[in-house]
Amino acid sequence: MLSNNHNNSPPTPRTRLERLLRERELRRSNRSSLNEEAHSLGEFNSYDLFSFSGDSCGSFNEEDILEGVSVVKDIIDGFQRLEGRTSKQRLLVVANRLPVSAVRKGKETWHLEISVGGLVSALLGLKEFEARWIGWAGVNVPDEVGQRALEKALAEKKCIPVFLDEEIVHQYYNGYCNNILWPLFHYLGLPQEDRLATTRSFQSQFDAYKKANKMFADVVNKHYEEGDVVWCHDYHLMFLPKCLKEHNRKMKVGWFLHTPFPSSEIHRTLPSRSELLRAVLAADLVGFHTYDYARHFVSACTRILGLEGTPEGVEDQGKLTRIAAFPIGIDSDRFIRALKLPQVQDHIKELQERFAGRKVMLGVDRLDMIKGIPQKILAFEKFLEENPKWRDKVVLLQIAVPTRTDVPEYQKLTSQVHEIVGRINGRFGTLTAVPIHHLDRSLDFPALCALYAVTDVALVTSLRDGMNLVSYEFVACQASKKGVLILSEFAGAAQSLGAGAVLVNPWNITEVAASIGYALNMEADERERRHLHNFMHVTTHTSQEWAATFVSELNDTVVEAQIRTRQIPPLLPINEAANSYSRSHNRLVILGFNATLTEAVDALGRRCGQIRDMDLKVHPDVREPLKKLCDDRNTTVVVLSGSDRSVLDENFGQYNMWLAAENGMFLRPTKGEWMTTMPENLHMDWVESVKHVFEYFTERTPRSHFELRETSLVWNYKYADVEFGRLQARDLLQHLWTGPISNASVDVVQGSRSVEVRAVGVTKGSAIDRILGEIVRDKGINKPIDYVLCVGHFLAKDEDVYTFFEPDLPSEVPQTVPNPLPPPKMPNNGAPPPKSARLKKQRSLSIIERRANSHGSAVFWRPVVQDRLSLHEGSSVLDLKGDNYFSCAVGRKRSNARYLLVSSNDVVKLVKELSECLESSVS
Ligand SMILES: O=P(O)(O)OC[C@H]1O[C@H](O[C@H]2O[C@H](CO)[C@@H](O)[C@H](O)[C@H]2O)[C@H](O)[C@@H](O)[C@@H]1O
Ligand SMILES: O=c1ccn([C@@H]2O[C@H](COP(=O)(O)OP(=O)(O)O)[C@@H](O)[C@H]2O)c(=O)[nH]1
Repeated sequence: MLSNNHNNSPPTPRTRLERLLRERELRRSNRSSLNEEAHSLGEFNSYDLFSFSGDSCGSFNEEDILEGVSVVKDIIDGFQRLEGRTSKQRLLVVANRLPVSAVRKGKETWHLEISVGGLVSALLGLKEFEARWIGWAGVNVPDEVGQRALEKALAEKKCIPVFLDEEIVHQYYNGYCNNILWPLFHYLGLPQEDRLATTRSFQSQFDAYKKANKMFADVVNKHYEEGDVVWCHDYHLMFLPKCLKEHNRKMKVGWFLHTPFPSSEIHRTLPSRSELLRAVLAADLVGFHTYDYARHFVSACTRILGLEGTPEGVEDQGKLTRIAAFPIGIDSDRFIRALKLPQVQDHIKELQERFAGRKVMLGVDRLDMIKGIPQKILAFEKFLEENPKWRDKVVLLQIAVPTRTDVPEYQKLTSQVHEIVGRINGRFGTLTAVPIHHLDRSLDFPALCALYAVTDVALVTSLRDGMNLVSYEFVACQASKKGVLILSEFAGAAQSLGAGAVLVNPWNITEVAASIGYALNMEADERERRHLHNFMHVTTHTSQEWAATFVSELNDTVVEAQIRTRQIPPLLPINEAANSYSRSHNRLVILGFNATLTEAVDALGRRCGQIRDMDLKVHPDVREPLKKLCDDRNTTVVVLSGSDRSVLDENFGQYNMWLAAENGMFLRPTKGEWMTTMPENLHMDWVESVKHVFEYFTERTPRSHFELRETSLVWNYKYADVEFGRLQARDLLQHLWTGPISNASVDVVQGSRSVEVRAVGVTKGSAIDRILGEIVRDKGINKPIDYVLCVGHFLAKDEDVYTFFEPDLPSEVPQTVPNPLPPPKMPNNGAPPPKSARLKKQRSLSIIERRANSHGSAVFWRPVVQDRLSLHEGSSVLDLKGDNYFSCAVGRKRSNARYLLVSSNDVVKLVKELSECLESSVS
C-alpha cells in the first residue's frame, strides 16, 4: 500500500529527468500494490470479465472500460495525494475513431462495439487518468433524435461523439486521410494512378480535412475545462493543435503520431506540406513512436519551413515545440491474465486439437497494403516450394481484418490477397487440409489470445508500420510456448523487439522464406533466450507507462515554456525609445550592420536554393531616415560591425557617422582616416592555416562560403543544407582545435550558421570604450551622453557591448565585466589551453598608448577606459539611467539586451520613428 507519510518521501526532484524517473518509480510501485490489492480483494475478475466479455463482435455492456474498478481509483488517488495533487487530472483524448463504434438498432437505440486497431488497443491503457474520449463513432447520424440518443449511450462510456456527415467522411477520412496521408507516411507515395483526378480532388479533400479538424476542435472547446490536458492523436488530426491554440492559447495540447513520419524528401512532395507542419507545431509537445520518425519530422521543419531544429525540438520565433519519441506499448497484464480464463483455455484446446501435428504460423493484420500481406503469403509459398517435407507439417493462419473498405485501393487489395491465397491452397492443399487459413474478419479478444498462445511462429511483414502492436501481443501470450517472432525491420517494433525477433526485409521474399525455415527449426534454448528478451520489454514498456510519460512530459513542457517566456526580453517599445530620444540632448546610436541594417535573409530563398545576393547591402528603406539621424548634430551614429573596412566604406561612406569595422578593431569617422583600436591584439600568424581548413570545408559543403577579413575568418553555411552544415561545422571545429589553432591566440565564435575565428580578445564590448573615448575626444564632447540606443544582431560573444552601457553594472573596463554567458564548449580532444593568463597580459597592455600601423595608415591611438571616460569637469561621459538606455537584439530569442526586435524590418521602423522625432522638433 502507498503511504501518505511525508516524512518518508524522497527529496523533491530538481530536474525534469529526476522527476520523470521518480514518477516512473512511483507508478511502478503503485501498479504492483494495485495488483496485490486487487488480487487480494478478488476484484480483478470483474475488470477482466468486463474487458474480455461480449459477443463475437467484441461488443460489451457490463462495465465501464474507461473507468476501471474502484480499487484502481483508490490507489491512484493515493498516488496523486502523494504527489501533491488532490484530484486526477482530466485528460481529453481526441482521436478520429472512438474506442467504440456505434451500430444503430432502432430510432433511439444504439449498440456499441469495441473498435479494432492498434490505437484503440493502446489507449485502453489510459486507466490512470480521468479520461474523456472525443471522436467519430464510425457512423453517419443525420437526425437529431439519433444524435441525442447516441450521445447519451456514449456518455456512459465517457465518450463524446463528433458527428461527421457522409460527404465529409468521404473527402476527409477516405480521401485525404486514407488515400493521401496514410500511403504517403508509409512511403507508398502519393496516388499514382489517375493522377490528374487525384490532383484535381486534392484541394477539396484538403479543405474537407481542415473542416473536419475544425469540427473536432469545436467539440473539444465545448467540453474543455481549465487545467485539462488535450491529447490529439494521429494523422487525421494534424490541424487540430492549431485550431485549439487559436481558440485558447493556454490550453495544454499534445499531439502523437501513430504512423511513421517519413523522410522529409517524401513529405515535401505533399502539396499542403508546410501548412500541415505548421499546424502540428502549434502543439506544446509532439510525440512519435521512434527516434527516427521524430528526426524526420524535425528535418521536415528545418528543410521545408526553414526553422531552427534544436535537441529539444523545433523553434519558431522564440516558440519551442518539444519533439520526442514515446514508444507505445500494450497492457501486457491484460493478455497474460486472459490466458487463464476458462473461455480462452477452451479455445486453446480446440485449436491444439484442430492443428495437431502441424506447426502453427500466424499473421494478424488489418487488411491494409502497409501490412505486406501479399508479400507474406508469397514468401510462405516459396518456403513450401523449397521445403516439400514441411508441406503437411505447417499451417499459416492469416487473420485479415477488413478496414477502410470504401477506399478503392483497399478493395483491390482484398481481391489480390484472395487470388493469391486461392492459388497457393490450390497448389499445395489436399482434400483434407490447406496450407493457408485466411479469415476476412476480426476475432474477439479471447479467440485472439488463444491464437497467439498456440502459435509457433508469428509473421509480421509490414512494409512500414508505426509500431505494430500485434507483435507485442504475441510476445505477451507466449510465456509457455516461447515461439518465434519474425518481424519486419520496417515496423517501429523492430527497434524495441529487434534483439529477440528474427528481423526481415519483407520485400525480400527469399529472405523471408529462409527465415520461416530458420524459425521453424530453431532450437528450444535459442527460442527461450529470444523470447525472454522480448517478454521483458513488452511487460515493462506498457501502454500505461507510455501514456503517463507523455502526459507528464506535456505538463512539464508547458511549465518550462512559461519559464522560458519569462526569460525572453520583451519587444522594444519603439514609441518609448523615440520619446526618450526626442527628450535627450546628446545621443549615441550604435547600430550593427548584418541582419540589422540589411534586408532580412529570406527563409524561402534559403530553402529553395535561391541565393539572392551574398553581398551585404543597406536596407533601401532605412537609407533616408538613417541619413537624417546622422545629420543631426546632437546624435552620434556608429555602425559597429564584424564586416571589414571596405564593406563599411562602400555602404556607409556617404553618411556622416562613425564606422567600427571588424568588431571595432578599426574605427573611423566617415570624414577621417581609419585607426586601429586594439593593435595589441593583432597577432595574425594563424590566418593561413585556418584559411586552408575553411577552404577545404567550403569546397565540400555546397552553398557555404567564407570571408577572409583582416582580423577574422568566417565560414558561413546559412545558405547550405542546415543539417549537413551543422555536421560539417562540427567536423571543421575538430580540425581547427587539433590543428591550426591549438596554440594560436584566437577566439572561435560559433554562430547559429557560421564559425568564426578571430584575433583573441576582440569583441564589440571590448572595443566600445576605445571607440567612445575617441568619439569624445574627436568631437570635443563637453556635455554628458544622455541617450544610448544599441541595436544589433550580435553573436553571443559580442553581446558584452549591451552590458557595457548598463547603468546598474559597476563601472569597469568592459573586459572585466563578468560575462553572463556560459563559456564556449570545447571538444575534449585537443582543447586549447585556457587563455586567461595570456588575456591578462594583453589587457594590461591595452591601456598603454601605442602606435599602430595597419592598413597602411599610421594612427596615434588614445585609449580610454570607462573609468576615465570623464568630461573636463570630471563628470562622467555617460549619464544613463533606466529610461534612457535601450539595448536591443534583432532576430534573437535569448539575449543580454534589454529588448528584442524580430527583424531588420523593425529596425527600419525604429530608425524612421527617430528621424520623425527630429523633424517634429525642427518644425
Ligand atoms: O481507424 P482505422 O482507419 O480503421 O484504422 C485503425 C488504426 O490504424 C492505425 O494504427 C496505428 O497505431 C498503432 C498504435 O500506435 C500502431 O501500432 C500501428 O503501427 C499504426 O498503424 C492508425 O494510426 C490509427 O489511427 C487507426 O485507428
Ligand atoms: O481480430 C482482431 C485483429 C486485431 N485486433 C487488434 O488490432 C490491433 C492492431 O494493432 P497494430 O498496432 O498491430 O496495427 P494497426 O491495425 O493499428 O495498424 C491489435 O491491438 C490487435 O489486438 C483485434 O482486436 N481483433
